[in-house]
This record gives sequence, structure tokens and C-alpha cells, in this order.
Amino acid sequence: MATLWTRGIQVCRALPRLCTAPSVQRRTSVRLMSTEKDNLLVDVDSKTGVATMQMNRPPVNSLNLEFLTSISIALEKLENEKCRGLILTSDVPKIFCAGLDILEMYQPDVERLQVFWRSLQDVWLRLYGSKMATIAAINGHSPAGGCLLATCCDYRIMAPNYTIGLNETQLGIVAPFWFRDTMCGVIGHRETEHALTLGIMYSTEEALNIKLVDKVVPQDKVIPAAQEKMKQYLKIPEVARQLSKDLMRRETVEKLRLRREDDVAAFKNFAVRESVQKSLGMYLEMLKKKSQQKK
Ligand SMILES: CCCCCCCCCCCCC/C=C/C(=O)SCCNC(=O)CCNC(=O)[C@H](O)C(C)(C)COP(=O)(O)OP(=O)(O)OC[C@H]1O[C@@H](n2cnc3c(N)ncnc32)[C@H](O)[C@@H]1OP(=O)(O)O
Repeated sequence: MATLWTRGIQVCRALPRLCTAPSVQRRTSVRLMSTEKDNLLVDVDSKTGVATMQMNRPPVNSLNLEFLTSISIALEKLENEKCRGLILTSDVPKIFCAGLDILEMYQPDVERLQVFWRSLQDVWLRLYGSKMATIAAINGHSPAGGCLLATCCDYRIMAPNYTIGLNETQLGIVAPFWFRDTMCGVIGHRETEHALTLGIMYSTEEALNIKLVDKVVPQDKVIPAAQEKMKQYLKIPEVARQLSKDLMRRETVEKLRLRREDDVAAFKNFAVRESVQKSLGMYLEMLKKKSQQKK
């Protein structure tokens, strides 16, 4: 335990401007930032070696380039620090993650668009391929890229009355093969085909029925339930657990690793299509109208 505590401090020393001092005894709080302030809070519990990563990019935790970069750096650090487990959750009320920031794809700067996509690939490769035991504590809505993050994890616990799914077709876009493969690994081929073609957003209860999420607990129990489940993962001999996960996921991970640049090109060429830009513009307009009606 003490070793990890020291390791935690070393993270802080390595990133003097990016970290806050540990606030609780035997608990190291490392705040990682990139260009956006405090959008990610990572607490490493020195006793258990479990990190809790809270996404905090209001209003909806949408994944823009800077936010993805923060997540990617944090995942790399946790892996390097040999953290044993990760609980991924949100600090934004009622939202786990609204998926990719649509503004990154709408009327894009083509250079940035490609860097943006590579940063999403990085996050996926690190999270899906992580040696850590990973649990998504889904305490809010989780469309598209949010669902991707959740399905990258080993286990999903969700609060009632939210929605989750890969709704890309509803925006006139397509979930790429690695989104599909991740989803397939969780709910199987037939349900994934159904989900992707129709862009289905499942209610929490529906998600539980198709095993897109593993467990449903009340909102205030989502993180405690994740911590409890994590204990089960951590009881398994580390190497056996990691190798079993690797055996299940290696092929999928390698597929993207080998095709990264082709995938970037496919994304860029698709995103800049006139028809796609039109669809994204209409979808953004619809979101704005809906948001204004609430105000
Ligand atoms: C030949 C073919 C080859 C194919 C090759 C592959 C090509 C690859 C193609 C591209 C693949 C891309 C994959 C995309 C993945 C994605 O993640 S796309 C994003 C999808 N996300 C959504 O659809 C979510 C939309 N948002 C919502 O449904 C709701 O906002 C919410 C999350 C349920 C929250 O609702 P509520 O609390 O009511 O908040 P709102 O009022 O709706 O929103 C507040 C403000 O936030 C803005 N906003 C919401 N979501 C996003 C977002 N994803 N990006 C950017 N901005 C977002 C919303 O507009 C509001 O803004 P204001 O109007 O300024 O208040």
C-alpha cells in the first residue's frame, strides 16, 4: 500500500502544476488537466490501488480533442503507475458522457479533425486494452461515444431512468468497426446489428435486459456498487485476470492498431461529405432548439 502511496506522490511531483495535494490520508488525489481546467478528476486509493476517474466537462461531458487528450494521458499514467483497477464515472449531474463533441465534426478544420480522431483511437486503445480491471459507473445518459467508453470497460453498473446506446445513425453518421466490435463483444452480433442500424438508445431497464449493462442500482449506489464489484476483480490473481482479458480482446485491439491511419482517412473522408455535414448541422440545430425550450 505504501508503495502505491509513494507512487501517487511521484505522479504529483512529475506534474507539479497539474496536481492538487493529497486531501485524505492514505488517498492520493491527482488532478490531471490539459487545456481545459479540472475536467478530469482522478483519485487513486492507495490502499486498494483503484483509481476513480470522474469526467467533469459540463454541460454534457462531450468529448472534444482536449478532453480526449486529458483522458488518454490519465489512462497512460494510471497504467504506468500499475494501478490495479479503474472506476470510470461522471461528475456532471444526469450525464455520463454525451459522446463525441459534435462541434469537432461539424464544419471542421480538417487537420484538427484527424488529430481529434487519433485522440479517440488513443483513448479506445488504452481503455479497451487496459491491464486494469475497469468498471463503468454509469450515473447518467450515455449516448454514442459515451456508450463506447462504457462498453470498453469490463463491467457496467447503471442508474435507472437514463439512456445508453450507439445512436450514430440517427445523426446520419456511422459507428466505425471498432465501435461495432466493442459493442458486439458485450451484446453479440444480432443485437448489435439491430442497435446500430436503428441507432437505438436503450433505457436503463432495456439495457439490462440485453446485457448492455450488468447491473442496475439506485443513483446514489452506483459508485459504491462499482467499488464492491471491483473487490471481486481484484481477488483474482493479477496475471491470470489480465491475460484472460487480453485473450478476449487482443484480436480486436490489433485490428485497429494495424489500420489506424486508414481509419483516420475513412473518418475524415466520411465526415467532410456534404450530406454528412448537412445531417450534423440539422442534429445540432435540433439539440439547440431542445435546449432553448428548457430554458
Ligand atoms: C463508407 C462508410 C465508411 C464509414 C467509416 C466510418 C466513419 C466514421 C463516421 C463518424 C463516426 C463518429 C462517431 C460518433 C460518435 C458520437 O459520439 S457522436 C455524438 C452523439 N451524441 C449524441 O447524440 C448526444 C446528443 N445529446 C443529447 O442527446 C443530450 O444533450 C443529452 C446528452 C441526453 C443531455 O440532455 P440534456 O441534459 O437535456 O442537455 P441538452 O440541453 O440536450 O444539452 C446541453 C448542451 O449541450 C449540447 N450538446 C449535447 N450533446 C452534445 C454533443 N455530443 N456535442 C456537442 N454539444 C452537445 C447541446 O447542444 C446543448 O448546448 P446549448 O444549446 O448551447 O445549451
